[in-house]
Amino acid sequence: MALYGTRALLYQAIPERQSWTSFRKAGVQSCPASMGNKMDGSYTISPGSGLRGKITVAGDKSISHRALMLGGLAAGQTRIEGLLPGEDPQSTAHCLRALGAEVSEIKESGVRVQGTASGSFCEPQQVLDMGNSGTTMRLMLGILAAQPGLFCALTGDASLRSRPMQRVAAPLRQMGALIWGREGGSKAPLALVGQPLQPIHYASPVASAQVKSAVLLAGLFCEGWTSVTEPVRSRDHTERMLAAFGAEVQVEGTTASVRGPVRLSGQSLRVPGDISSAAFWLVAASIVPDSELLLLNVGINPTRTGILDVLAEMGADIAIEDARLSGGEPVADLRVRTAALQACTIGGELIPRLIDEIPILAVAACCAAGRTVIRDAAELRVKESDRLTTMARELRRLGARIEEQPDGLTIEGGHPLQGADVESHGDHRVAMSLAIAALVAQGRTQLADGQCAAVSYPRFWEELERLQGRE
Ligand SMILES: O=C(O)C1=C[C@@H](OP(=O)(O)O)[C@@H](O)[C@H](O)C1
Ligand SMILES: C=C(OP(=O)(O)O)C(=O)O
Repeated sequence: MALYGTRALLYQAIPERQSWTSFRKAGVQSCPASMGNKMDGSYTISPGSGLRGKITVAGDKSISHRALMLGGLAAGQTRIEGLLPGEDPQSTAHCLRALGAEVSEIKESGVRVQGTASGSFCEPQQVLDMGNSGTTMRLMLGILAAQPGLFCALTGDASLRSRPMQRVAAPLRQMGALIWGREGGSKAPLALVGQPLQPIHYASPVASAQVKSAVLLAGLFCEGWTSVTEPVRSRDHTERMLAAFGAEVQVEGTTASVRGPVRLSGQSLRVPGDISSAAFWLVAASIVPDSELLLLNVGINPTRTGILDVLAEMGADIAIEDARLSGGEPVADLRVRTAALQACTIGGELIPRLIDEIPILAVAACCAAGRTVIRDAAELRVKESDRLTTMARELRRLGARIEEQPDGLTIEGGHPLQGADVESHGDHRVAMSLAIAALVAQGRTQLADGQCAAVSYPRFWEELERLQGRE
């Protein structure tokens, strides 16, 4: 059984610089384009020379949401450095303000949250609009369902209103929550009236950090232990951060538990760079000839590093430098250089550790010699878009040989890509993945609706231009 606390996460001393494979083996793990942005959000991308330079990637989106939420629940002030100023965390901040928490303007340099002290949210005067953010809606459902007497209505954009909420509403109802919504209470708009909840031991049918987190956050307001067992362990940022805010958290195998009721206390936190955002540069520098990038302060939490495992297996040249612990999360600088990639198979227990990186891994696979098979990834169908369909359709427009399977993709790599008109389907990760594919396509690519990158990476386009020396 692991008790989560800073001490338990401390690292052994490690060399200054090593490959991802030797870093992992050492056991430390266990703990030039010209782009026009027209007013309609379309971008023109053409291939250029190698990508070179240093990047401080955007703050981790998952950790940013949790820092804001726990700060909003805690007694006293929480100070957060490096918070992602993307649209999704802005949605979380907007909800917390509507509930009575004071959240200062979101700046990477620092955000202050004056918490309400658990259980004293005020009833929001307006429908809570969660924009495009599944994490906001699912985690806030867990918190709100446990606030006795509080009435709330929750909605979001067309993508969020089409995403399944039953996976979170069902366990919360088992705890005694009253939640209503469209399609038999399974889709937003949702309404709820907070209730005193009972703890449960929930066996989740899906490996989902959002489901796990919603139940654990509701458990903060219950009497006794609330636990969630997953088929495969998902990202553990909630467990780590709850421990940092003073909750009693236990982790054993794929079961995470929290003991309520808890009075959280405000903290000072530093959010690491998002490995899901770094993934675009890891693949870009691998496939664009003559590239070398140094990605600074990237989170390498073991529940998130599936992308590094897969790229290492594909033959990528990625070195881990200056691995350290920052604010309860492992971080490192990642140096990546161009390399010849080989196809691989991606599936099974690896999937939750790289779930958001599959669109960009599909791009890497297009440039790798041989057939890459991605399986066990049907969850991608219920993200901001159906990412299996949108990536297969749009990469095919660029000339990729890619077939969609019920739970994945089959990609015959090594065939040259050609510039074409493509679209993001309003999905930030699809937009950024297509932009990277366009860097190795012959001729110009026109990407429609590329501004949605701001959901998770507001400076993505600016960075791409800078790295290609075309500022
Ligand atoms: O908990 C989180 O912060 C997230 C969990 C994942 O979703 P699931 O829980 O649906 O797998 C991931 O895809 C999402 O981008 C962020
Ligand atoms: C799926 C994602 O986020 P969310 O579920 O929070 O909308 C994502 O960022 O890729």
